[in-house]
Amino acid sequence: MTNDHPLDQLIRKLPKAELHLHIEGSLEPEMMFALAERNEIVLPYASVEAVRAAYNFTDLQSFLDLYYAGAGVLQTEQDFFDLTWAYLKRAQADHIVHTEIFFDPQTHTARGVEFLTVLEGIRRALALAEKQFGITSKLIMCFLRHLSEEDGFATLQDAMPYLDRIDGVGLDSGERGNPPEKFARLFARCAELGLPAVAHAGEEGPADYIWQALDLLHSRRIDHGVRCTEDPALVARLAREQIPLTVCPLSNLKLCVVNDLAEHNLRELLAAGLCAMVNSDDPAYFGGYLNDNFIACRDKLALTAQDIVQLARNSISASWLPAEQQAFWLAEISRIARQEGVAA
Ligand SMILES: Nc1ncnc2[nH]cnc12
Ligand SMILES: [Zn+2]
Repeated sequence: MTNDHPLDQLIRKLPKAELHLHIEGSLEPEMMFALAERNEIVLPYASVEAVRAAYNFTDLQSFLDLYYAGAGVLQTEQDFFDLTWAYLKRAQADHIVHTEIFFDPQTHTARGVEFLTVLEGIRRALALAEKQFGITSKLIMCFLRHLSEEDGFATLQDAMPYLDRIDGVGLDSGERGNPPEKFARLFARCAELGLPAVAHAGEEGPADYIWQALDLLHSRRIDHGVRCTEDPALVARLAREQIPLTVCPLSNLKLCVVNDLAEHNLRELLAAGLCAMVNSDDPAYFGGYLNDNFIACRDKLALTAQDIVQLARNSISASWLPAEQQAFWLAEISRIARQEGVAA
């Protein structure tokens, strides 16, 4: 991948929002080893290189097995702070001005880590990034869909004292065989509590799961959603209602959702008028942060300057930033596009 393509400067200069990032998926092998040592945990790998060599995924589940195992090194509030801070420094380097972060409390509470330990470590880093880098953020609590509805309700109970620190709820983990309808009552309760919802759907699962996420969970965005193109009526609805799709190209490649990035349907989604944008999902596991995803798509999908500007715009307008802040960043994007000679 070249780094000096003329469009890469545009990619780096544009202010962007990241809306699909699992904080546990930003755990780099180096930090995994450092935290294992700090917490006196023995990893089943001899070296950082051995960990990276194991990142050869065949599907979503083969990744999740390693991702949940890796998260076992996260024990203390400081660990969650360090993890989040490392991501935020990378975000700043990629000119991410706003990020909406997922966290998976069940991965940690099941190991005896307190809900508040996780929440406070993450939130402390988010607050510092706003102060130090001006990066704004939202925090989205995800329910693990391979677990039961009952387990989800217990997690919501854990979260009840801290709902002022949680901006929304999500649904992630193994999609196949775990349809959104399994969590309709849980998401209805979250809606009563004023928590907006998003959900992973149409990553490995069928287009029908996207319909369910919209109609049964009232999901405001669809995380991934790339399988929507199997259903033209669904694509028409997503376009008409401008429901954002948080697309993660390198994730789709690494998890074999596509065999080749050149076959990815990102441009098709944009051409259909969908509010799609680019995200990194689990950057430590999938070989790239946000700008790496943009550059890989520019390279393999021949994205144009207009496509790149549109993706940046979509990231802002699909965010949960207030209207005035969205307007500010959209104006900045237009200014930079003009400066770089991109016709709007
Ligand atoms: N890509 C993904 N899909 C579903 N659950 C996840 N958890 C972390 N990354 C995920
Ligand atoms: Zn994801």
